[in-house]
Amino acid sequence: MDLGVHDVAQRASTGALPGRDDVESLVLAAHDRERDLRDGEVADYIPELATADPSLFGVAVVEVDGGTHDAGDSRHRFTIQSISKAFVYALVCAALGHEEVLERVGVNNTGLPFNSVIAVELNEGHPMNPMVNAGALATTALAPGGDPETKWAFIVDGLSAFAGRPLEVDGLVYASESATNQRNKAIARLLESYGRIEGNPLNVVDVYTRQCALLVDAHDLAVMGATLADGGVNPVTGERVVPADVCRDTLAVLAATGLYERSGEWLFEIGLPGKSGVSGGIVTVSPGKAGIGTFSPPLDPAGNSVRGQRATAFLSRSLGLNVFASAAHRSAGRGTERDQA
Ligand SMILES: NC(=O)CC[C@H](N)C(=O)O
Repeated sequence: MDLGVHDVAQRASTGALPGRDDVESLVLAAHDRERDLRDGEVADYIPELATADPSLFGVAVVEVDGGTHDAGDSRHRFTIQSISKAFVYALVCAALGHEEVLERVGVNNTGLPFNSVIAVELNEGHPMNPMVNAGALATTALAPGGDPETKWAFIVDGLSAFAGRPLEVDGLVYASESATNQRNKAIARLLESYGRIEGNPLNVVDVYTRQCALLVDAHDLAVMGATLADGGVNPVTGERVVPADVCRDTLAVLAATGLYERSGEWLFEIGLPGKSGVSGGIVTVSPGKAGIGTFSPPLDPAGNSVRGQRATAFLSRSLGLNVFASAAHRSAGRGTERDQA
């Protein structure tokens, strides 16, 4: 996909963000540039999502020192959907540890769509990574607790701590997806057949469907991303949500798999870990610097928000966030023309 940033100079990535006023005006510019774009399709395989207004568009940046910047509909609430996978993964890693989650869920890209059944078959029942539905179901199944309500409390409390406010379920979206999620039930049953999921698979699908229906806005996503950027401490509430090594592991998995089969293009153009969801949200993490949240319902064919990708690409370049840009800059001894933003 053309991310529309050929004309935007890549600012070299240094230790710090530009000054607050510069960040503020670049967040407003990111919104302005993409506001009138009409590409992409609103998801409709979950019937209730099809009612989303395609013109909604919000952008937010939260810095690790707590500075916040908002543009457009950054306070419009939508269901978090697959973005929940990133934060549930972090919580489960914190509870179970690096080795167990690596072995049971995996970290490699499938190269296939997020709800692929064949990916499970091709890998002898291994869910492959926590950002596709198979791996997310396996991860939710690993949440501490012997019954679904204990697992749910662990997830909703943990995601609320990431957001810095109590999150609630959108009952309509939950009901709509519960009535139409036969495919996720099939994936959970398939994992069960390979001995890859603990407990009743349909209970796991239900908890997963609830976690996907939690309501957030783009600003919340930026706070949640900033918590991962800040080594696990929510920069707004000051609460430690997960340990720093869990953030390291989560960001590595996001870099490899966060935008499904388009993760390579995303990393190539944007150079940051990110995670998308089918309702139109994207969270992006600039380690040590900031979280970025975007919301715009129209999606590309892989299920990633079109305007969200473009706005994030603009911010990555203009703010100097691409984690690979500093190495290129230093080894050249001096910046190339494009580096000197
Ligand atoms: N990519 C997504 O956001 C998918 C989430 C959705 N709840 C599903 O399981 O299909």
